[in-house]
Amino acid sequence: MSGTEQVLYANVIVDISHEKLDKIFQYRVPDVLRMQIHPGTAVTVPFGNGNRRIQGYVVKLTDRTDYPPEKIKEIQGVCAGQTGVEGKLIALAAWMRDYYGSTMIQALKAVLPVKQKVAQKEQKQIRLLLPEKEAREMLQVLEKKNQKARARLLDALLVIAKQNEKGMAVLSWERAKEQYGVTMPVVRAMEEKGIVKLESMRIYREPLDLMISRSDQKQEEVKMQTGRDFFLNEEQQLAVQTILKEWDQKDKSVYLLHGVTGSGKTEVYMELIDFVRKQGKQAIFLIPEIALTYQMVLRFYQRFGSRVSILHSRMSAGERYDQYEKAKNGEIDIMIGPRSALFTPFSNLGIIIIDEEHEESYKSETVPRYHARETAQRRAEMEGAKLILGSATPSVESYYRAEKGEYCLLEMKRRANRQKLPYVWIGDMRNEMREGNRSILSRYLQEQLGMCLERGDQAMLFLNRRGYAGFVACRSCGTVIGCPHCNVSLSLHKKGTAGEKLVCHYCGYTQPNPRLCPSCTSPFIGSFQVGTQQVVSQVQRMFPKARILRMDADTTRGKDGHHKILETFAKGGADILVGTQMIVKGHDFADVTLVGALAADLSLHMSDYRAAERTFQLLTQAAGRAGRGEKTGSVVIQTYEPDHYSIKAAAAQDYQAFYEEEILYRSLMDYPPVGGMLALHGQGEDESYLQMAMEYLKKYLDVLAKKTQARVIGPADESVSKVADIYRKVIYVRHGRKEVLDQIKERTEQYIEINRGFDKITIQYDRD
Ligand SMILES: Nc1ncnc2c1ncn2[C@@H]1O[C@H](COP(=O)(O)OP(=O)(O)OP(=O)(O)O)[C@@H](O)[C@H]1O
Ligand SMILES: [Zn+2]
Ligand SMILES: [Zn+2]
Repeated sequence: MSGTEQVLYANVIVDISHEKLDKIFQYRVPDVLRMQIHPGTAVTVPFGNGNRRIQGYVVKLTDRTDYPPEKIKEIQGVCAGQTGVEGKLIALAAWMRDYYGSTMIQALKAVLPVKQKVAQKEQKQIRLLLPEKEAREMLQVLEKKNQKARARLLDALLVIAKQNEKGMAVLSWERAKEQYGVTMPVVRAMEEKGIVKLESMRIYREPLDLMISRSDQKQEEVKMQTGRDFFLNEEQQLAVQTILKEWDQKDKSVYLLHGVTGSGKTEVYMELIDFVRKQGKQAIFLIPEIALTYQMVLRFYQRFGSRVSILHSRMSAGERYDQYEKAKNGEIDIMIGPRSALFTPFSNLGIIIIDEEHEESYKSETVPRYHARETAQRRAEMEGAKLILGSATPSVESYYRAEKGEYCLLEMKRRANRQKLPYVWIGDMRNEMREGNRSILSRYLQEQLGMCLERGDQAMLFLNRRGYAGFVACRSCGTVIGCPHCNVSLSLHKKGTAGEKLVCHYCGYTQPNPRLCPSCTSPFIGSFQVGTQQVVSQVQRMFPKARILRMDADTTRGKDGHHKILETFAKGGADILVGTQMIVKGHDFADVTLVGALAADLSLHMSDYRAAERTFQLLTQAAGRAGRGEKTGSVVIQTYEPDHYSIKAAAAQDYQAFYEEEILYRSLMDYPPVGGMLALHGQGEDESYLQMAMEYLKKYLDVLAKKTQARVIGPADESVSKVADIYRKVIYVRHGRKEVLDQIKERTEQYIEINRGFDKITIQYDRD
């Protein structure tokens, strides 16, 4: 240690309810308070010219300051007993504000649940305070005095005490009123004498009830089940033990659990959660909304009983608030839910698990545009908790970090029950076309489907509609018209009478829509338009007796439309399930032995650098639905690009092969995760003004880029270029090092702030 102690400063946010004070102030940390002050600590600080004492929260500690040190005031004290979970969440919000770019209020709204008056459903109850013997004596007194109502109430309470195992005597006010004719003055009078106490009790809505509206058969299903009927296999045990062995190692805080589909990751999660619970700590389990099924939640209920709660988007704000309250009051210790469950106010968080960590739904679409993975990592760090990321198809981002040693990698290569991974066949649709088959199903898939139905098994047909942004492809040779500069496909834009043109959403490049294929001159070139409806009717025509269910955005409206379809299928109520990507995620149907992925390559042509990754993930996950029960499954992947690495790797279920190709492409192009990417989204009412402002911005960025060798591209129209009469344009900046982008972002923010010309438009930042 060096002789001179460094001065420590705290960044403090002083008022969380005023938009005007959306600013962070620096204070000096006095030596005597050093040990007590952490991110999240509530402190009192002098504020303003009068040095008024106000309360604030520490959001960060630092040894650097941009102000003259002699001008910085000191923290006066720590607010005792207030350093709870709220402070930590506020500190997390402050980090989100800085990192993702939003106001403090926006960040706080994402992090702290809004109080909901409607949720405060209260019930009154009457509790007996006297011990039994005294109560009996009192009863005699009351009877003697002929105070009938009081006697009736006391008598009822004594009966209840007798029936209750612990001798507790509590009667709801409703019942006292209706059944025993007790009035409020009677209760008040008895309360004054110290005989009873009138209490308010919060009534929480039960999360499992909220999950589905029907409650048949549920009661018996939810019976606690202490053990399971199998042991963890070797791979599962190894994963659990590795994490537990390193539990106290601070440098090992994030794990990536890469386990093939059906490898039993959920059991690993539950084992870890069990460990955390036994330590008196709590767990947050994030899963994508779509995989948040009744079956999944049931597994947790069976293991952990009512210590579990859930959050999901179909709950009302009040219902969600109830669940947060339960967490804060220590009534539960496991929260299951999508992205927003990350902010559950547990006071002693031990673990955060993110299942299907590659899912896009973990990224918020509204400001602050946070990613649950990064934010979870931050929260885990702040609270000394572990973070587990699980997937059969990890995001390239996470795998890259694991490779660099930032995350610890754990692998499970076999299916839990020793079932074989399914056999995969790639159907080349160019061939089908050449040989005169114009139907949606290849001949091989038709044959397989027929056999599957004959066996009495079930099949899933998955229509990949991801990124159906109207790219243009040749049906004869498979060529897709791409941008010559960005290595992504061009999107078709219909611009009134001006005719059609193809546009790049990264750099703004345009060209006319060709009538003949540029590589084989076939006239069969155009954009794709196939819907699930069409698939259903074609398949029905081929197999008139098959019972077909359709699952897509149209058929899953309503409170539990999604759940109903899955349940019908699970119970054998249909032979074929046809659907969009929503049928792919995490479902476990034992009788499904055939999965067909139609138009597998549609998602390859999203105008997005992640197109190949999404395609690989969707196909691998879809294939993973086949043959999960006793019977081995088979999969047919139909494509116009059978040679594309993401399709070949998905067919071979070879993550490694995919990753190696993909990371090469990313590093050649400086795309994340090798490089960083910063998007500047501009919005304005006047299109030409917006264009001009964005061009100014681009010029400024070009100057910065010269010094740092960043790549600046755009401005280009966003893929949705106009929403509610507001035009939207975007500029991307890419660089191999993220710190450089941080600096560029900071400089640009300053530039925009001092430059009046930007007042009429809004600029938002987004990362990667
Ligand atoms: N050790 C085990 N022995 C036998 N069966 C197991 C074992 N572990 C898990 N299973 C069963 O294997 C099936 C798959 O497990 P689980 O759903 O946890 O897999 P997963 O890795 O989450 O799969 P996916 O990523 O495809 O959703 C489940 O039916 C589960 O009950
Ligand atoms: Zn062609
Ligand atoms: Zn381009």
